[in-house]
Amino acid sequence: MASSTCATTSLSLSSSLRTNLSSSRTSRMPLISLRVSPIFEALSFKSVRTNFKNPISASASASARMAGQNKKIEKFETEEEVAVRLAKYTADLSAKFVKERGAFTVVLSGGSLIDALRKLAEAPYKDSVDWSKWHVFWVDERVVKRDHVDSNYKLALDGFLSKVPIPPGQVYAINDALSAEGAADDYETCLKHLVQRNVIATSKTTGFPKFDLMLLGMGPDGHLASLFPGHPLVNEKNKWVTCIKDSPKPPPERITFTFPVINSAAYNAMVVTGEGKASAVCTALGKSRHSETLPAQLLSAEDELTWFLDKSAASNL
Ligand SMILES: O=C1O[C@H](COP(=O)(O)O)[C@@H](O)[C@H](O)[C@H]1O
Repeated sequence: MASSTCATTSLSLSSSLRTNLSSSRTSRMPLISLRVSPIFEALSFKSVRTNFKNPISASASASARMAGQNKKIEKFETEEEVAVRLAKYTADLSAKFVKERGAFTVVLSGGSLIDALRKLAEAPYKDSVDWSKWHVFWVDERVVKRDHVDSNYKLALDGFLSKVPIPPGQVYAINDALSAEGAADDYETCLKHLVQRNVIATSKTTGFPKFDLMLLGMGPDGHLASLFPGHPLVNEKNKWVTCIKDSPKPPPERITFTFPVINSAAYNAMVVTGEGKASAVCTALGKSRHSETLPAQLLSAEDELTWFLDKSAASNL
């Protein structure tokens, strides 16, 4: 699959607002077909029932809505069950937004999230989802070429996008020919044009772009996108897209959406599996005694935030 590039110069700007959401642009990007090394962390627990502590009951798939908040936690015995649920959740939201607004704007993260999306590229969703209405974005990207093993674009392409028929012109990769600052500015400009064309909605509450769904992951340190604990970028209030040059997780240079944009999404899905993230999950969901505020703790959504957890990730709750 070739993708759109978000280089400002490649955007065909229209003086009138265009609402033909299925129109695509000619891609300038090469087809990438290199294999990516698997990054998904292997899970080794057995599928047995455990007694989850309150407020989430013990069941193979337990769901709880946090009192007074539009935040839900869904817990599953296995990572496989998380993947099955995530596929249905995403397909249902796709159908809802395609019906309501004729398009579905989806933001991907990198990392283990991509493997968790694998069921969406299988039956029945492969044939039932209206992929022609999908517009795909990245919540963060590493400043590397798109065929580099560290590229979030390449990870998504190899693991998901190459398996479903999304029009290439509706896959908005971050420009890999620019500096970190240049690519962040360029991507923000790209988003602004798509907001103007009403491909991306606008939040009436915040005025920031309102993506339909962000599919997010969290690192063991509680970072999400490329917003790391204690980093000043976590507090960015104005920019839509920014860059980091001192990421504690390699590679050091990255582009990332800011919290105002992430938290303006209609739906945010935080997908976390594996025991290595149990402590951060506990802190992020406010059940830890640690006073440290993790970026994942700051996550919200305009309509609904759902945490999808397997038993290992939820083990400290
Ligand atoms: O570096 C990154 O890490 C996070 C978390 O990755 P995971 O492999 O621990 O799930 C990811 O969400 C982000 O997009 C990526 O750039």
